[in-house]
Amino acid sequence: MMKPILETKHLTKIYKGERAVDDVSLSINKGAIYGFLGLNGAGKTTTIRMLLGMIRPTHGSCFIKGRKVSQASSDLFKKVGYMVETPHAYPELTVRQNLEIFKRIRLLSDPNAVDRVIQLLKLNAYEHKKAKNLSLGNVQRLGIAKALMHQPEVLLLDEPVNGLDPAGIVEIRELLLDLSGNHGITIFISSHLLSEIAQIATNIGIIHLGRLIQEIESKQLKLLLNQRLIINTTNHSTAERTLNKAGISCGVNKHGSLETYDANAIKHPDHIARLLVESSHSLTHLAVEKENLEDYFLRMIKEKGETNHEAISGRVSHRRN
Ligand SMILES: Nc1ncnc2c1ncn2[C@@H]1O[C@H](COP(=O)(O)OP(=O)(O)OP(=O)(O)O)[C@@H](O)[C@H]1O
Repeated sequence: MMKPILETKHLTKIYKGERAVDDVSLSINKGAIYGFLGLNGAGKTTTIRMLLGMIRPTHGSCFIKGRKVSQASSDLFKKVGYMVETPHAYPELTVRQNLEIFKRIRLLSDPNAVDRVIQLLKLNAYEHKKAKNLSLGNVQRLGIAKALMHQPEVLLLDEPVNGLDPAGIVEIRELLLDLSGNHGITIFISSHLLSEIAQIATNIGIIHLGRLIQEIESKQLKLLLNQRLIINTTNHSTAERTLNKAGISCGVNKHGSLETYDANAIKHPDHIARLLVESSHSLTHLAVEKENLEDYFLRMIKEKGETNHEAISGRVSHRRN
């Protein structure tokens, strides 16, 4: 069996009695793009910082290529590149000058290092542009260039698409696919945007209130999306009552439409149409839809988060949001 390139076992971090990360065991194989997803405050950054040996776990351990991470194991990080906060760049210097300075700070002797990352990150068109004039997407690109300068096998990125516009997100997505597919770099990427990450990730881990509540392969994700029947009428509250009386539970969703997950209703939308029309409702829209990924993400957090919360109540204190 393939040995994981990154692994955590029962990883836990407690801050003043609060479990920021709670018994997280995850495993990432070489070549994966692992999407680590959670809402703000879920425990993503804390997990990444422990993986990088920046903070010490309260319990449990992290492993890189099978070797345990500790503050003393700095040679382990020769194979790891990371970007865990908004990347710093000297605003008055060009992209190339920023990279040259970083190379000197990191004491890298490879004379081709700067040219190589400019090529790899497709920064050629911007290499003589001052950092202060770069788009946010290209600032991230410059940050990733620095993270890859020493040719690591693994790249850890904390919320790299945060604050990017849709075009910037697409650019970073394509870049990561290229790094993974054409350069064999294993990528661990945290985000709160499931649908953005699901498009490139091979594996997904969902963390909530410090607990890993789900770990799946992205290709399985589509199979887990629920179907629902979307119903629009000119009067949702009376339509809801009519459906409830017929034993069909439904509710108004965040888009203002009535929706139901009732299996019979989804199988026979014509029955629903008849029921509503016979009770004098004007039906304006009726469609069976697949749940979208964001809704799935929030449903998982609600369902499994609540179960976990009950299971560990007494051990988790309330968090500040
Ligand atoms: N140094 C610290 N001292 C006390 N509590 C902390 C510390 N660092 C993080 N926390 C708490 O741990 C929890 C997890 O935080 P963390 O930053 O890991 O979450 P996150 O998923 O990365 O969220 P975000 O996307 O908002 O950064 C939060 O409740 C946070 O307030």
